[in-house]
Amino acid sequence: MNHPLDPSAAHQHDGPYDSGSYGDDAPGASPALEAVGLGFRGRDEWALRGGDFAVPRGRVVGLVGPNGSGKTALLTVAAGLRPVDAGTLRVLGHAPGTPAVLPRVGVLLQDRPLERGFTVAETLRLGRALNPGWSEAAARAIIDDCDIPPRARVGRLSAGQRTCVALALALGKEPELLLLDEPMADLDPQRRLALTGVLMKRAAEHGTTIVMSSHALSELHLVCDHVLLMARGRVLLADDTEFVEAAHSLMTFTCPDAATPAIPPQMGTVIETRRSGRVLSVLVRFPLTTDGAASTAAPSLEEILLAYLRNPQAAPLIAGRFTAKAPASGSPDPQDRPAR
Ligand SMILES: Nc1ncnc2c1ncn2[C@@H]1O[C@H](COP(=O)(O)OP(=O)(O)OP(=O)(O)O)[C@@H](O)[C@H]1O
Repeated sequence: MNHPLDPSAAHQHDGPYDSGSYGDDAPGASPALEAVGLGFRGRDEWALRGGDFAVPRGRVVGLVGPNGSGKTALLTVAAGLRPVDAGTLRVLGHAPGTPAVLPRVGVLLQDRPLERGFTVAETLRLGRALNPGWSEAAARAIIDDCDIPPRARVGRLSAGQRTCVALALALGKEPELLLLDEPMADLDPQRRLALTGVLMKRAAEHGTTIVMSSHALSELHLVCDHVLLMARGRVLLADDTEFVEAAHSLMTFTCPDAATPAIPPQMGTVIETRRSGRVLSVLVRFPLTTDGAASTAAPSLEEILLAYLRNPQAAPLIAGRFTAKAPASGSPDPQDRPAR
């Protein structure tokens, strides 16, 4: 049965989703990132296995997952700094790290690798020397916004100021794709807000695709319009935030006694049930009925993300793909949708 929100009928993304179909580099011809069977090994087990998703160009993507779920691994593979352990990742239609794509990708790594003996001005001069498409204005705007004296030595800056310098280097490249590993982590609230503004302006004015990992779930809806959530080795969400929000409903049921009522399978795809006293809250994807519910509300993006993080066995919601692959212990989700 088709749900009104079922994207196979109603929600189409721009561009095809077929890993073999992108022959050229015209804008929009290929996704910003496209993963097929992507895998990274962690220390003891696979951090990600069989990852299939595509990030359309021009999105600001929140990359979300618990510690060790492979966010940094994904960003460093996309930057061409490490190989995949399984599958493929295409970046702007090309293999990561190749000359066709390297100059078009800006990266902010978690440890912000910078030459500590250089001044800020020398660091930017190096950026200009190494990048043919360098924009001094784009780099300077960040340095000025963050009030960093150009003559200051990088090694004497605070962690947040070093983040600003590393970001200036990444933006000075005028990249089509910006990969940011926890860009907000070291920044004070004012600079977080300023950076949010810079990133949104960048995306709106230049169509830059931005992929940023973050644990600050309550702030993601302010800057991101697409979400990629990974947990326990699987990609659980990969879609536009607007669609993810519209696809979920938070219902409450009153429990008359100590027993928790069974949720009828025809309700939709149940992601999470939580009981507090006599109230049972149920987060449902593609709800088909609200029969018996005491209330129905639209959950926030943060509530949805938290529900998936707490329930990593949930059936995935991945744009353009039917991926109701449940882990061995779970069962495939019959309510999930077919490919769009
Ligand atoms: N240098 C390394 N060599 C081998 N495995 C590593 C290395 N660094 C990280 N790992 C492992 O790779 C897996 C993914 O780590 P990754 O750093 O990508 O996670 P993350 O989602 O970015 O975590 P966090 O939220 O803590 O930054 C983890 O199991 C981690 O232990």
